[in-house]
Amino acid sequence: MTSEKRQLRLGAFLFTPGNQIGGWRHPRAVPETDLDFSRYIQLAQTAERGRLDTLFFQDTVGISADTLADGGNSGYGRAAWLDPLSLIAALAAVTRHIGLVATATTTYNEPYHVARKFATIDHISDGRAGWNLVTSQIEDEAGNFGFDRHLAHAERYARAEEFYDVVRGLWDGWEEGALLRDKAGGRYIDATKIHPLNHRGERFKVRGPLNVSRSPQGRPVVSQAGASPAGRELAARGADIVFTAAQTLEEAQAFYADVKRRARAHGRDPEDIKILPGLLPVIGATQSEAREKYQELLDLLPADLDAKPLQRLAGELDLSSYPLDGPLPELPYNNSAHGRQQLLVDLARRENLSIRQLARRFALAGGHQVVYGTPETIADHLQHWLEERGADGFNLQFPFFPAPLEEFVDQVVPELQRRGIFRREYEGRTLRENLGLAIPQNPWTAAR
Ligand SMILES: Cc1cc2nc3c(=O)[nH]c(=O)nc-3n(C[C@H](O)[C@H](O)[C@H](O)COP(=O)(O)O)c2cc1C
Repeated sequence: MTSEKRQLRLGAFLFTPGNQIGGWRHPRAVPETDLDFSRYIQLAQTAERGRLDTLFFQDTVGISADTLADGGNSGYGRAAWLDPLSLIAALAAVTRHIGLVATATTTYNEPYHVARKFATIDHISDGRAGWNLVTSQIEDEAGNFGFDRHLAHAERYARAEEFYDVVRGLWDGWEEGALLRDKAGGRYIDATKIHPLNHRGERFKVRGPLNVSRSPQGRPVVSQAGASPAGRELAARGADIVFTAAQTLEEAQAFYADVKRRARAHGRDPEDIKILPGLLPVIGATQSEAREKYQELLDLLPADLDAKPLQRLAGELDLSSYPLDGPLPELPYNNSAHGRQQLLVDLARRENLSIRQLARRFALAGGHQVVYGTPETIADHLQHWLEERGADGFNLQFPFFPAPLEEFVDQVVPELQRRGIFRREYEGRTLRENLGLAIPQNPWTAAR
């Protein structure tokens, strides 16, 4: 029975060993969740037991300079983690229902490789693969691919738009029923249902077809996390899931309405694009216990935490030359992540935060909102944002692993299920079915 109430979509953002600077040092933290595959199996099966929609794996194709500079002691960024595509392929074998979303950049990849890898994982997982499309957000990645500088923001998005078109065209190149395996008739394929792409664009020339047939869910799910107008346009045109960061309901509602409007302008049903802000829940049996656990996390932040966590977002401006307890100066346009930059500038202005205070807020959850409370009050918050159209769900962040994820699954999920706003059982076989998304029509079949 489908509930008439709007249903929450919940992703587990597995930024191991923890999404908070210093979170890996918590007494209950298991830092080995960064590279120990048996720990990933445990996390994946916990999230699936909680009926979450997706496991989401962030990625940057390099280590940030500030992590190497400070030895990772204050965890300015990650130093070692597993390649997310290899990881979701392996986790497909130890899970049955949960979606498996991995990040792959359009700036430092080729479309054919990305199309093939995600189509392959979609077959391996029986239709549960998702591609988090990013253009890459840190300068340090450029040096690993022969560039001296990160591509300019506008160029990155122009490349991403064409990259996405090629990947989608390759996925659509196989119609349903193209693979016959007809022993009696001796026909392995129906070649009339396999279409070369013959893409010749400004940045890519790709003949195709892909050497992987159409996937169980038509196409892998595509997620995008653009905050800038270019990012929102790309998301509105082709993403099924949009991740974002929002500190207030008003901010979230404005982003939600804008992206849904843009999707409609591209002829899409706005319900076919799910918007999930990030949220870091801190759960206590009582409000005061939750507050104590929140303070424990704050106490893990290095006392000498300076402006470094913000430096990447400050672009060319050297924040260390400004008084730490003074106001955030005007920031110059930032090539690598000006959408995220704007969210933090708005937060600093709205709450009159000093550089030090803003750095500590960012250090806690990377600019995402942190909500501490009992399972009931956290469920109230999620339900309020869902009903007020601030979100279709949330991309859940965790300061360390595995305890906070287990607490959410064991304490908040049952409360959401009791309220009838979250599933008790997975609805379908594929990620698209479980997200309530239509299986995409194949344009070649539609044109017959
Ligand atoms: C929840 C979330 C997850 C993200 N994950 C990644 C990631 O894994 N890799 C990456 O390069 N950028 C990631 N980003 C950054 C976005 O791709 C994007 O660059 C950023 O939101 C700024 O938007 P803009 O590029 O449109 O200015 C993420 C952003 C958000 C909000």
